[in-house]
Amino acid sequence: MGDNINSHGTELPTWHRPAKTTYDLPWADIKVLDLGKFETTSGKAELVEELRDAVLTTGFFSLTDTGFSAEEVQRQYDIAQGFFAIPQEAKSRPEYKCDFTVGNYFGYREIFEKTIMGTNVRDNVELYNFAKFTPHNESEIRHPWFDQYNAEIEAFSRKAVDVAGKVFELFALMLELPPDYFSSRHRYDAPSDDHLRYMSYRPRSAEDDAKVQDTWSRAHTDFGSLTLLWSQNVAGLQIKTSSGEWRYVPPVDGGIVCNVGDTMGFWSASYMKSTTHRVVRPPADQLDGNRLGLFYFVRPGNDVDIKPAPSPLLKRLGLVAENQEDAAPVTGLQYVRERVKNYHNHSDYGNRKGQHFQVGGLKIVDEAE
Ligand SMILES: O=C(O)CCC(=O)C(=O)O
Ligand SMILES: [Fe+2]
Repeated sequence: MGDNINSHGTELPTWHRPAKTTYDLPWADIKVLDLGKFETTSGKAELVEELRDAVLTTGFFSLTDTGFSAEEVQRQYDIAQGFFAIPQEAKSRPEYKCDFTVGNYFGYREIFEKTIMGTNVRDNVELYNFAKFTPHNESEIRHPWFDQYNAEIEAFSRKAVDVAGKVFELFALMLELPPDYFSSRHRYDAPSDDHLRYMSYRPRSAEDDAKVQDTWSRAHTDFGSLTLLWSQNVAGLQIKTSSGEWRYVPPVDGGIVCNVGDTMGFWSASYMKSTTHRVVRPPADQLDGNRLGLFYFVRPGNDVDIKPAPSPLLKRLGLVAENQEDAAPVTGLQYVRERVKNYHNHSDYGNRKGQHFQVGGLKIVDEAE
């Protein structure tokens, strides 16, 4: 059997990366950091300051020299494209679908299942989230179509957590904490709701998009600690800047776009920004195919307490009390499951502008008024 023929007896076609847009869009100023500098002491110190600038402003940054080859990334896109191309009924059997009733986001999220903003326009996203390939996830959803690719998907996922681990070390140094303060709370082999994700948006008619203000993914902050998004050429992802303007996230060839999520915001007493972002209808020259995305969502360890870290810096800034006590801190799993349930367990994806979400003492607004 050749490389391109899979055990399903079908070919795994090569995914072709769409060209960049020729439109002059209002791009956001997202800093590009060379992660190769992590290997030297002086380079690491520089990265900490570059990262500080990023987390205090946009909460987004791009990484280059991450150790991922173009071939490894291409392979993930090929597998993703192959999966989304199988018949709908093979993807959407109930045993393969995310169970939003309990906030479990592992498995397949079906396209066209929900309506948008109370209209008759349907959600144009489908995605598949892989639970970590660890013994504690043995009972989690695994679609059998992926069986022959699991080893390489696992290797890719582990490598993503290695990259995230470097970023977590830089975050800890930034906050003057022990270097492993955050990485120890996000270990690949410890239970958490981390997931590698394949995500596909299917273009809608201009008429339908107009009914939902061109929204492909409503404004939100990310639920976990850190999101890794392999740079994508199809414009559409926008961040809400501190002045309230929407700006497009620019592609970075061979890079990974990262952003801080809610739980990192809580640990840093909001020193780090969990920035509101959304996806809108792409420009006219990028609407002829699906917008395929590759992500790794780092969630906090299931049993980890989510509360401000005892950072000397945050104490000096008055963001954390000297002897803070939290009677009943929320755990990583509690926060993430409640958040997924609150966000997804509905038949319509409504606008969340100004809506608060709270678990214990942890409170967020997806999009401030
Ligand atoms: O598709 C994208 O570019 C971003 C999606 C996103 O923000 C998310 O799924 O959390
Ligand atoms: Fe997001």
